[in-house]
Amino acid sequence: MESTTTAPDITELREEIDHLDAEILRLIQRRVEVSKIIGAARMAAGGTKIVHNREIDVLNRYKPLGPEGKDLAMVLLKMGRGPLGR
Ligand SMILES: O=C(O)C(=O)C[C@]1(C(=O)O)C=C[C@@H](O)C=C1
Repeated sequence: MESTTTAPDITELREEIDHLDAEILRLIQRRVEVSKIIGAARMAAGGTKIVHNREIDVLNRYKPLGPEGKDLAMVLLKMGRGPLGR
């Protein structure tokens, strides 16, 4: 029996990646914006810069991506609330 695997269309797949990256970028920018709004409102009300249990929830959410998921979650959190310890 002859195998009839067709080569993937790299140009088409790259276009898909370009669209996905644009969408991911848009979503990250909005996430940062929302996180900053929440943080500013909480701190204006006398609250803390960090909400530990929410950060744990975010870290757990990205666990399906493995160790890099944790790194990604940490980067997202940092982009919203700024670095820890300041
Ligand atoms: O959920 C909040 O209260 C937020 O401030 C948002 C957020 C986040 O980016 O997910 C940021 C900082 C907090 O420590 C926890 C979560």
